[in-house]
Amino acid sequence: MRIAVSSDMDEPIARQAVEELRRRGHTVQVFGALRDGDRADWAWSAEAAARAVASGAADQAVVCCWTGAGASMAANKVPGVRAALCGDAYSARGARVWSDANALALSLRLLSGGLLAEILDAWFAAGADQDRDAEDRANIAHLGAIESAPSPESAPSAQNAPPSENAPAAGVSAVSASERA
Ligand SMILES: O=C(CO)[C@H](O)[C@H](O)COP(=O)(O)O
Repeated sequence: MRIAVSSDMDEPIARQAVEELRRRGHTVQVFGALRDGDRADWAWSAEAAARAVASGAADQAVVCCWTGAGASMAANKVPGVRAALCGDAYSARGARVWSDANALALSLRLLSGGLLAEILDAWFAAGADQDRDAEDRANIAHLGAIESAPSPESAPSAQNAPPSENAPAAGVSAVSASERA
């Protein structure tokens, strides 16, 4: 696979992630602090790796920052990217199988070499739709609907949504703000 890897810090564990991926036979493209001349900050570096996925230049991304939180947020702002912050192998497998994640966000602070290897093993061992049930598929499809819907009302699934507490019950007309006043 072609993997885009970003980090906001040039930490040994980020370099180790690149080496682990190469050792597993992946082609790695680096961004941020791992590449001369790139803006390293987490919002920019994770965005760059995520855009490589969105454009089709990479199959998946691994985005790193100290906590992993900012990098995952930035990656998730790029349409088509589903980034999951994973701190263990179970979460990594679940993110791939149940949520069809295409970007792995990692915390540089938390990772040891051993944990990194476990997470990558689980991430890449998980078949894309192995063990994915109809509910998972519906959830994954809804991610796309959320991304493409300009408003909640226009989301394809809005009609099937359970009524919210504030919504009028069926057959009861809504009371306008002026009527309440
Ligand atoms: O974990 C992070 C964001 O989620 C960053 O790595 C952390 O905040 C450090 O960033 P900076 O050096 O820009 O303050």
